[in-house]
This record gives sequence, C-alpha cells and structure tokens, in this order.
Amino acid sequence: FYFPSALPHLRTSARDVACRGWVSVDGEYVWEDAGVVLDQQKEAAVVTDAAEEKKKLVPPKLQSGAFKPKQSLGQNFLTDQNTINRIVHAFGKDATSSSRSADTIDGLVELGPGPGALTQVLIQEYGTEEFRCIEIDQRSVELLNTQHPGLDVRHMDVLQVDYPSMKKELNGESGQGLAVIGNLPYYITSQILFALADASHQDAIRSATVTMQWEVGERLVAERSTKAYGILSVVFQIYAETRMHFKIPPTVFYPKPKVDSGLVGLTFVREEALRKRLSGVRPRDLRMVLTKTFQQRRKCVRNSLKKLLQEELGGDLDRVQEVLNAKPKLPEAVEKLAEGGDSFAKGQMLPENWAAMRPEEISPAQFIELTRLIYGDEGGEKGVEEYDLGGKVWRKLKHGT
Ligand SMILES: C[S@@+](CC[C@H](N)C(=O)[O-])C[C@H]1O[C@@H](n2cnc3c(N)ncnc32)[C@H](O)[C@@H]1O
Repeated sequence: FYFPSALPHLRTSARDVACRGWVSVDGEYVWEDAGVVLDQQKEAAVVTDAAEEKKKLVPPKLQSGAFKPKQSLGQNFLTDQNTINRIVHAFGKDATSSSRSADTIDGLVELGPGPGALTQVLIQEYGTEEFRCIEIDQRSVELLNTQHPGLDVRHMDVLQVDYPSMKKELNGESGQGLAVIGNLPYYITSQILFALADASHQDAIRSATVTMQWEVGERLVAERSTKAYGILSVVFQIYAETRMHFKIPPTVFYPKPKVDSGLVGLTFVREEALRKRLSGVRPRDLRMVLTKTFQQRRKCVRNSLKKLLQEELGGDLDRVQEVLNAKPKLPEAVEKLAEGGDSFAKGQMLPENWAAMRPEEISPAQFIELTRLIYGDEGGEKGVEEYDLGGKVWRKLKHGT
C-alpha cells in the first residue's frame, strides 16, 4: 500500500487513487480512503469493457474503528483488488465446467462476505437476484444491507445452512445446483466442505470456489502415496473434480494471516453420477472405513480394520479372516461402466493384496471397493439409483440438529 505522506509529489487526484489502505492510527489499524474513489468509480461506468470496470474497483471502505476484524471469527479481509478479481474469475470457471450442462449460474451463495470485497465484484458480474450471502457478524450484515440494498444477506451460521432448500428457492427442483464462493473462515474450513458434500447427496451443490489454508488445499487435491493424501482427498475426489487454482500470500489480507492460503475449486459430480461412483456403497460406511484406516496411516488396513470387523461381525473371528482374505470383485454394473471407458470405474478394482496395503496407497475409487468388502452394499430392494445416501454423514453432528 501507498500512503499520502509517502507520496507528496503526486498530483492530488493521482495521489488519492494510490492512498487507500490500512494505516496504523494510535496503534490501531483503520482503513484510509481519500474519498474521491466513488466519483472515480462513477466515471468508470462509461467504460463498457467489463474486465476494465472490474479493474477500477477497490476493496470496500470500512468505517474507521467501527469494524475491527475479529480473530475469533477468522476475519482476514481481502485487500488486493487483483486477487479478488482472480478469485471471481476462477469461480466462473468452476461453476460452468464440464459435469453440468448449462453454462449460466442461476444460484450463487457467498459464505462469509465480511465487508464485501468479493461481493461487490460478484454483484457487478451476476446481479443480486439469484445471489445469497451468509454471514454471522451483524456488523457485516448491516454494512452490506446499506451498500447493496437489493442483496439478500442472511445473518446466520454457515454450518446451519440448508443448501437443498436454498437451491429450491433459487432455481427450483430441477436447477443446476448452487455455485458457492467464499474466502472462508479457516477455523471451520473442513466442516464447511463436509456440509457441502452432504448437500450434494441431494444434488444441491454445483461447485465451490473457496480459499483455505494452503496445506488444507493441498490435502484436497493430493494424489495417493503422498504425504498430504488423506480423508479430505478421498472424499472430495469421489464427490467432485478438485483443482488448486493458485497460492495466495498473507500480504493480500488484513490482518495478515500467519499462513499461506490457496484457492481451491470443486466441481461436484451430479447426484446420479455420484450414485454410479458409490455403486450401492453407503457414505456412512465409507466414512467409518476412512476414519479407522487413516487413524493409523502407517499400519496396513488388515490391522486397522480387524477390530472394526470384529465389532461389525459380532466377534466371529472366522468371518473376520474370511473378509480379510476376500478376493475383490466389482459389481456387474461397475464392470460395465469400466468396459465402457468410465475412468473412475476403471480404477475401482482393488488389487488382490489389498489387506497388506497402507491407507495412503489406496485410491479414492478403491476405497469404495474396500468399504463394499467390509460392509456390503445396497444391492437390495431399492437398487443403487434410489438408496438413501444420508443427510448429515460427513459433517460433525455437533454442528447441527
Ligand atoms: C476470511 S473472512 C472473509 C471476509 C470477506 N469475504 C473478504 O474476503 O474480505 C471470513 C468471513 O466469514 C465470517 N464468518 C466466520 N464464521 C462464520 C460462521 N460460522 N458463519 C458465517 N460466517 C462466518 C466472518 O465474519 C468473516 O466475515
């Protein structure tokens, strides 16, 4: 940032453009803004090129002293317009990529808009009609209501959002699903992501473009046999296509976090495709297998699953041995998919020595087969097209009723 005192030689207007930023006053940070910005933005309205218009935006001004960031709410506000624009651009790509047919976004949800750095660009690009914001801090709700009167800002905890209802509200039963964006509060990143996975059981989520601590992002996109590979990798690589867009340094936030961040994009597979991937395996059984195996990631799955199997099979040791020596076999439907070239189904078969493998060596698709060996599947009455995938499987129960 540049500050007026450092730029005495500039013409007033040029200096005013440059002198916006956080300045320390009496040991407290306040947002300094020269006041000519709004006029300049009005002038910019004559520029017809949308990208050019975005460049003219500046992160929102906060009333000095009125909105001190709260660490307890994970408040690290974006202060760099270029980063903000890049995040919104990546969001557009995630929300319209491959697995969904329409390329228009008809339900947009921002999680934790704070003072509205992303919000104002999103409004410029997509309008307010099909846009919802979820924010727990009343100060931000008031600020956004004043600045964007047409916008629907809900004062609530992001972990209590009912995404399927919101999808119905915004785009009816048959819509494309919600496109989610957020510079997330890092203290609840994985709970937010798991809530999205749960909502995707009802086809409510189309995509999520979210910032997070760099290391958490690495786990989401990690390949097997790497240090970062774990439960997050398995779950989200089954439920979505995941990508790391770019690294975000601490310097573009106020206050600066102690860690690097990353922007991660998830394009959720549609419910129908998710059912094909799970092929009758219940998500809650998968969760149990993942928890038990990754709890002891150095051990082979034979050892970590023995106890689970004993519990499940009422202590019958012969049955336990039988399952641990079982030869994997794909269900017919999955075999057909694999023959037809479905790349997920192709990689689903477990090798014969599966019990001697460590969890980090087992791919997301193979974890589905491992779960089938332990728990069986819903091959029964309802068939794989209809069985209940569950409402709150992945997210911690303590966060909801
Ligand atoms: C990292 S800040 C991002 C703010 C703004 N989007 C930006 O980029 O400058 C996270 C935001 O999430 C909000 N938040 C924190 N916990 C929340 C919760 N449980 N439910 C809803 N919003 C929450 C904070 O108040 C804050 O505004």
